[in-house]
Amino acid sequence: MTPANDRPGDPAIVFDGLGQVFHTRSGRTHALDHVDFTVARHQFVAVLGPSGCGKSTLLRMIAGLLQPTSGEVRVFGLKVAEPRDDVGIVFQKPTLLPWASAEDNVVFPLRHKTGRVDAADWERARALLTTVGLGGFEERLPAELSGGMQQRVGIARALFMEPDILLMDEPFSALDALTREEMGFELVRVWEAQPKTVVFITHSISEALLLADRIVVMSPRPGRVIEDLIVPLSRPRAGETGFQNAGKIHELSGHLRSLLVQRAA
Ligand SMILES: Nc1ncnc2c1ncn2[C@@H]1O[C@H](COP(=O)(O)OP(=O)(O)OP(=O)(O)O)[C@@H](O)[C@H]1O
Repeated sequence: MTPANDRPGDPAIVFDGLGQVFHTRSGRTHALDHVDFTVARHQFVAVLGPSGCGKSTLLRMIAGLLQPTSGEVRVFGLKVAEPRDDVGIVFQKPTLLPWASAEDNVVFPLRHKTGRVDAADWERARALLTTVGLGGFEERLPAELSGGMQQRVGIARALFMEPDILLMDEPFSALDALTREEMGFELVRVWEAQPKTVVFITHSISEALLLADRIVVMSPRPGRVIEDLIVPLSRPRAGETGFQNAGKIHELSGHLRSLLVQRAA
């Protein structure tokens, strides 16, 4: 029997009255306040907001790396209490094992979990490295790769475990503009081929509009949802279709910019 939350469109992630207050030696930081929204299964959601509005905090709570001080996050109907195997995460900076090659880094989570990696797994790891533009660099150590290349290894590693939910915290911020755009298209291609729920944190309005089905805009601290926008743009959003979308993209981008500027003022 199909579980109740196993179909596209069913709730994958529910933020229910979520709040986070940090207490430090220098005082109290109210990072998030009453965040309530639901991400549907297989939806690609971008979370957009100014620096310090709690975007990474939100992601860490979905991943089970941090517990909320109020409310809760539910993933596939269950309150998140610890990290889950079906949630993959790509951080802002790559966190690779320095002594392991690119392909060893990609298979590492599987090796760690099951203790074995078979020929088909290696093949899949190499295919993913090729997908992220690292064909030929499989045996390089992280120190022998540029920062952007290391980040791409991190993306391949997260995809390798075929997570149901992929959390990405400004994953392309270290890449140059062109590579960033190419990686965005690759990500959408992978997402279309292997549907998964994606929560993508970004500062960039154009990146959010290029990639996401839906954009959740957050206010400055304490972070609250100030806009929840379904992106009315057809895919693919590059090439000819992208050109046809240009007018709408301009309009939406102006709307999003005004929200961010108003709140910053
Ligand atoms: N572990 C922590 N202890 C204390 N304060 C924290 C901690 N983590 C985050 N904060 C504070 O919570 C607020 C939100 O931080 P967070 O990193 O979630 O913001 P962000 O929107 O991801 O920012 P950026 O876009 O700059 O990465 C910030 O004021 C930050 O200083």
